[in-house]
Amino acid sequence: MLLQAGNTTTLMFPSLLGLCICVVLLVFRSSLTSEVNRIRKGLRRVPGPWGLPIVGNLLQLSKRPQNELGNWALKYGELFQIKLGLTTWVYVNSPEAAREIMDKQSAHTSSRLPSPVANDLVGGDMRFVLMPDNPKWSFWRRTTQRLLTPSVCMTYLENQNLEAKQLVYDYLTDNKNETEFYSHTRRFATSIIMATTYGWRLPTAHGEDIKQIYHILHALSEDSVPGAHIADALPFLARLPPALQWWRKKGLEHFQYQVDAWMGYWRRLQKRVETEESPHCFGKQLIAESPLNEIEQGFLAGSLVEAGAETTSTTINSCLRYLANNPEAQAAAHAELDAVVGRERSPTWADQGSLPYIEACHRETSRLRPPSNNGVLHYTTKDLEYKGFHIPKGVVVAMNQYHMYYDPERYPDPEQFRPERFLRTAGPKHVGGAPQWSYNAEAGDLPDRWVFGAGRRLCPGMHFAVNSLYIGLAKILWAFEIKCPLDDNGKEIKLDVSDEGYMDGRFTVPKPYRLRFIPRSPEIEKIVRREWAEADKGDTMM
Ligand code: HEM
Repeated sequence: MLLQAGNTTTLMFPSLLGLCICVVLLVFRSSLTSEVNRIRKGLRRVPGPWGLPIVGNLLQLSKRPQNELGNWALKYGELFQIKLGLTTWVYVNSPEAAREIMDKQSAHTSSRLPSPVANDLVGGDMRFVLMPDNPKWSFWRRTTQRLLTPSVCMTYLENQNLEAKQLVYDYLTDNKNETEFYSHTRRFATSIIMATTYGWRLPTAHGEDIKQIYHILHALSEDSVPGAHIADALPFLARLPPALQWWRKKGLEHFQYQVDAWMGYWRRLQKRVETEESPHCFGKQLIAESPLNEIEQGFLAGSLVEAGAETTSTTINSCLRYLANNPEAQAAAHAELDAVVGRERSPTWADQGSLPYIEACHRETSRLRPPSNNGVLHYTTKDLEYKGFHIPKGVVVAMNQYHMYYDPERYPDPEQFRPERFLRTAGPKHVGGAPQWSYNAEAGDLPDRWVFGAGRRLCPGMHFAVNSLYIGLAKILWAFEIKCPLDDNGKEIKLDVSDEGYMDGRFTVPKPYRLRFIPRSPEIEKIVRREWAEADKGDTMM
């Protein structure tokens, strides 16, 4: 035994030593060749806190880093920079800087940080949201935009309405332990995007498809936290021989999991198209029109599910929590609904332009809880300049959404949930009943639109998402009073809206919590049951 242990040590020592030497040489070479170190003449370096060698400021960031990022913004102003591993991150902290850098110079700020693990390995270089700015991404982007224009989105309205009817019915009849509503919201958002992408619904909250999709989403959230994979923070490590890449085996397993999920759905769709069973959907159009190969088509479709499911459900699940804590906001929403819709039918698309308070509720939620804790992350492909500061090629430019959204000058009492603050700004324009959000950056009227990103990377699903948020929230608020849970003495317990109420990871996902849904009247309860019974009979997409 001893001899064996001794032999192993003797064998391991030179390879460990060799590995360390390789790493040091690669770090040295990377820092020598880095363009980030060269500042253009006459310009200043973006200020920022000092960090440690190699890891930079990584250890100064907590798992939900919005607080540290906010403090640095207060200290350094419109821009600050930090190092995460060998990569420089320039944080953009004001609406003006965001417009100038991320919108106007978007031709050079629309790439993504090279991520040899999260994108190349785990995503097989087919994770849309993480793809760098290259011809492949441009092609995927154009294809997606074409299939998600406001007018194409109108062809999905009927399905979104159907899912919203099931959503309120499920809240009414199946809110087990006062927590089950959370899974019903996830089902609602995921079923909408599945039906839009593949043409079939997800009728139950705990089906295999939902489990599989949320497994992938959870892994994406963890994979894309800075520092989650050492080779994403120190990309030169990806040049080690594959046998020495200790993260590789696990990464390939994650990739295979996605192949099984996305290609499983894709083949199911192909069969349905062949047998002419498939209704109109994104995937069917993709098969008909796109020159992409099979696996790319499968991953592009899967990317929509990845991008569209949790973002939508998390906005609703956060909004419900704020609404329960703020009965006065609910009262305002109920007054609007009673005046516009009445109590004899639930809200429809025809009411959308007349219910600005409902829209304000989801916009205020997105302000308080934007979907990413690290901000919106782009990557520069050219040296840039902003107010005398040099922003080099090859750095992350990150929009510090939390800091911008909690600016007390722009949003007085920023911690408070006050949807009415969005009533003063122009809402969406309505095109044939559905809203078309015209984000006119110049008008400066919608700083909160940054919840959907910026420049060439702006979320292509935003029109679609706004429709889901509207129809879901309008029906929920029309049907129920949303109440906090009760303690043992029958007293309401306020819900935790602090960071502690949210999960770790890159994305802003509330931890499951308790809520009560009280129908606003016996007649409304009957209508909820009747509308779902009628819709269920008419459904053709199961
Ligand atoms: C409330 C719901 C949603 C929010 C808050 C949201 C937000 C975002 C954000 C912040 C980005 C990154 C933008 C950037 O880098 O500048 C993004 C990208 C993306 N979103 Fe959404 N999104 C939502 C719903 C959806 C839906 C429903 C879909 C699909 C129908 C979708 C599809 C995509 C895609 C494909 C990308 C990647 C675009 C690219 O990298 O070029 N999103 N979204």
